[in-house]
Amino acid sequence: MPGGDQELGSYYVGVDVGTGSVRAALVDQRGILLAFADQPINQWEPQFNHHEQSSEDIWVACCIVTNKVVQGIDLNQIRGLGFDATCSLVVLDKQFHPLPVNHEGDSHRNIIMWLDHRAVNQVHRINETKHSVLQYVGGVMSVEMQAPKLLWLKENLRETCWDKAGHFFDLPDFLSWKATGVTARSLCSLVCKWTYSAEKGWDDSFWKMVGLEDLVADNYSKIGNQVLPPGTCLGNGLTPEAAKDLGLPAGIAVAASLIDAHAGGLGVIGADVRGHGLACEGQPVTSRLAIICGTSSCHMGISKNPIFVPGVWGPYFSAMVPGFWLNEGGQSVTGKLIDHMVQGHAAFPELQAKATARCQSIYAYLNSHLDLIKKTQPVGFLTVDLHVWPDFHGNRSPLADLTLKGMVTGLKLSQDLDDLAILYLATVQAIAFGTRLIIEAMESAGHSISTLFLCGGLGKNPLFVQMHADITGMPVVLSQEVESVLVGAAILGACASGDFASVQEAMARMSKVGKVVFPRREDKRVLPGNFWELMKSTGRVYFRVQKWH
Ligand SMILES: Nc1ncnc2c1ncn2[C@@H]1O[C@H](COP(=O)(O)OP(=O)(O)O)[C@@H](O)[C@H]1O
Ligand SMILES: O=C(CO)[C@H](O)[C@H](O)COP(=O)(O)O
Repeated sequence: MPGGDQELGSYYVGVDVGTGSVRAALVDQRGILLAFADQPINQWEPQFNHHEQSSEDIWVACCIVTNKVVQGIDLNQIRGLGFDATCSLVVLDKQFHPLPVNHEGDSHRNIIMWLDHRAVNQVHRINETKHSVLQYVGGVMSVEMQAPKLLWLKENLRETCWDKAGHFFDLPDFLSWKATGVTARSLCSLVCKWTYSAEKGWDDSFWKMVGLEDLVADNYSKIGNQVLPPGTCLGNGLTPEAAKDLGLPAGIAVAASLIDAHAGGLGVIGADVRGHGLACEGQPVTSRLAIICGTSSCHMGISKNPIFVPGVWGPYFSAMVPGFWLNEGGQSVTGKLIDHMVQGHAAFPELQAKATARCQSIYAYLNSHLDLIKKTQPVGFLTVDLHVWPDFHGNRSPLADLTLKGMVTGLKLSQDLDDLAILYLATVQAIAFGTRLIIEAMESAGHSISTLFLCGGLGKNPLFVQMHADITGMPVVLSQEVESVLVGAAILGACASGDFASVQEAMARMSKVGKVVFPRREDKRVLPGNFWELMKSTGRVYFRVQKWH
């Protein structure tokens, strides 16, 4: 059990594979990051809505970052390794070699990424079945889940991919297999993205009904017939071959992994909040919502009993915190949308030049520019006439409509840096309103949320965090460690090592409150908060913009 000087010398390595980069950290038993490294990863978009990656590239990036974070330390102190990753689909043949997921036959590109929307037709047919498993994904399966992608491969790449495939992995499970040689899947991946039930296992009738009966015929060996709770120690630990690649000792404990958003949830949701004046103090952990904001945003709320929220994924049993049900709301593009809006604007080169001259990130520059142009007004005042509808890549939650598109109203002919800054602000606000809609949907179904715990790359943006507080009216807790997703991955490694008795115990010990951002009530007057009103009518979604004085 932890405690005392000797245990403080025990370290865990967490590896987080996001959409744009791989990160690793060396973490101690208090959840403090002692070393951090990151490495960008390749993405291909061979045609619109097709997004691909390479499992070999990703493994190489994992090796680069792990080797870096353990430089100069006594390797005997490393007790465990945990992986988390995006829920992308990795395809390998029967000998575990990559298979192409594209018409070009490029087997290096063997991953259909989570944000790939190629399987629109397939997901539509799956949803038409109205099969009972759909109740556990918010009522509507997302094109970002694995069943429609598998069906697409079967229908479009039968000879080059489907017939040759031996293993379809969720990316987090691919990584734990690569490290240990164990093909067991994490309960997290299978429950959240593959329709597996923690209580009932696979439902043969679903796979038969959607035309993927061949997966049932061989007892699910290609998609997983051994399922383990996240944090379970796999096989004999790290294999000698993987140990050499990663620069870590052979035989250390390697955990069954988590999807990245879920690792972020573990990294933040269990923190001791005493003394911060938060409504969730002394309340059940179910009053907390973890929001993991990177390329996308994921809204992770837990409950003791299953809660069915239309348009919000889940309820998933034990998929994040053991023994709790999870609902997962989401916005498919948030960081990616902000980058898209800013980088596509005519004033972007000027922004880049000015930010570089000041040695600032473009977002730090934009935030200070907004402070300049707002003068004495609250910043929300700047977007009274400019509105963004943020569903540029469809709406994941709560509308669960992949056909929705983005929109901007209130554009003028000018395209200077002020316009760029205001468009950026309106985009951030629109994303925060999306979060509010998700929270409202969760609360009307039975959740009772008082406090947000935010992490991910967008947690580094003070404007993004403040807008989430102002627009939801809830305090936002930021962790002591900015890289909280990596703390979540390290928690897995710590559990696998046996140093903590449970995930809950590791969460309580390793996640810590850093800063709390409270909503600014005085800005409410000028936020476009009450401008937005969603109306669902005859199956189509409209929105109304209302002035509120
Ligand atoms: N220093 C920063 N300031 C503001 N925004 C940032 C900063 N760093 C990253 N971001 C935002 O975070 C997003 C990436 O977050 P990250 O968690 O790294 O993504 P992923 O896990 O999907 O790879 C970017 O799209 C960018 O908008
Ligand atoms: O679907 C998800 C979690 O269930 C995530 O959105 C997906 O994994 C991408 O994550 P990120 O934005 O951190 O790259």
